[in-house]
Amino acid sequence: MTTHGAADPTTTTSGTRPVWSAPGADHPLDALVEVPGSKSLTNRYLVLAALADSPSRLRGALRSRDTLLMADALGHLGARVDQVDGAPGDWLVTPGPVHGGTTIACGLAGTVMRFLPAVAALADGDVRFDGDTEALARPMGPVLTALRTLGVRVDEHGQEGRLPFTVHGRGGLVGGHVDVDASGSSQFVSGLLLAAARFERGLTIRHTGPTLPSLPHIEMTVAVLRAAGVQVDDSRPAIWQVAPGPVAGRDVRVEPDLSNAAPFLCAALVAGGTVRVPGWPTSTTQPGGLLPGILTRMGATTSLDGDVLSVSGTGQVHGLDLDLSAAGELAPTIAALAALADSPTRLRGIAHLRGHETDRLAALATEITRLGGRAEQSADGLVITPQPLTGAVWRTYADHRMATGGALIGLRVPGVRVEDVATTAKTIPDFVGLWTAMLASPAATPAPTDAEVVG
Ligand SMILES: O=C(O)C1=C[C@@H](OP(=O)(O)O)[C@@H](O)[C@H](O)C1
Ligand SMILES: C=C(OP(=O)(O)O)C(=O)O
Repeated sequence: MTTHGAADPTTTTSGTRPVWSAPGADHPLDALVEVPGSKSLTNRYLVLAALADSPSRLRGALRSRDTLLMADALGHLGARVDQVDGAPGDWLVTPGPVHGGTTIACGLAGTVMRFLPAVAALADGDVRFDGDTEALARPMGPVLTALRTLGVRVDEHGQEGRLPFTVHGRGGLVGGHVDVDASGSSQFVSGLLLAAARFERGLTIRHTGPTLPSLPHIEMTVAVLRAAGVQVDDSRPAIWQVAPGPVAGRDVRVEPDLSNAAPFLCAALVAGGTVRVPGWPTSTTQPGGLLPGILTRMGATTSLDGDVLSVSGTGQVHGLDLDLSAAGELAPTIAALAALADSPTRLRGIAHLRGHETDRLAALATEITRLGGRAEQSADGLVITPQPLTGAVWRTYADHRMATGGALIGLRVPGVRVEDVATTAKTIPDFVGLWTAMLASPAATPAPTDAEVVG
């Protein structure tokens, strides 16, 4: 492993913000990377466990800022979330009546701010929602409008359709029908679906907007609901009908976060060599399931051996024309990879990324341009024309995926300094440790068997 442009790869400061000198890769990789649990699955399982009629155990759950915020919020709303002794990746969730009289700290977590207002509508009192400064820019209007349509009083305390706001729970909800424009985020639909079985008449949601991003994430919501015994009819396009009924407590294992596997897998294309990720599911609703196909188009060779996904590259990356509407959360990583390609890339179908952790289209265009690259925003995406890049500070705008994207470019471009790399804690604790280990280590060798140890 080499560190371009700095004496060592430690964090220094640029102005008042800490920066991390992204390590370069000077040899092909041969690494096994164990990626922590899925944010999206962990937070769905947590919500359903809190609404269930019996306790649940979540195995291999992600413990990151977003999931700790969710666990904490559900605790404030009346559930108990305990760590299991001797099993650090496991959580035991004991449901309880939903209480009001509390404030939910959403941080910058879309899943917390979009999934919990409908739960709060079941509470026996007021629930205030607040978040990070950056969170106050994220769209919330369709969630609040839907709740009002269903008879819930919501008071807004800031800009219209944004955090902070208060949901005045009255101990239950009749439910019925609601129209939602989810072109800004699939989470508007998922949030209503997750609580809907607890409404007296269940809920039918009809999406009314021009586009529907992140459909796999809605399919994930439907799948986890069904697995918890909830009846969901999704046979009509853009309409979901949830029957009222109990939510079953479950014992589940959380899949690894395939979107967080992306920067590691992409590293194999940039540096050459092979990166392997164990625990890769044979079928999944995670949008990261699209990665093998996308990376193959960009020059990788991929294979799934048992549950280990291997991605190999040569150092040569190809550009592509890609509709990422189903997997917008992969866009920052794919855009960073595309900046290192041998031909242009067009990413489409991701206008809604302007409402993510930051305006990701603006952030990516600005930061790739800062390094000397060419990246232009289109109406619904980005056009990236690779140019020779030079090192500079890569700003991250409180966005975990901007930080991992900067690390990826730094593998090849000397002198990339990633601002506030700690922002990766939103969904991937110890990103720097995993990244450094990937660059330093040969592929993990299996532990010797007893027979081999006896000398
Ligand atoms: O439901 C979820 O867990 C998510 C849905 C998607 O949101 P959008 O539809 O707003 O892109 C995705 O980008 C986000 O990272 C997680
Ligand atoms: C968009 C993302 O997060 P959130 O769940 O906060 O919307 C993301 O993780 O890329």
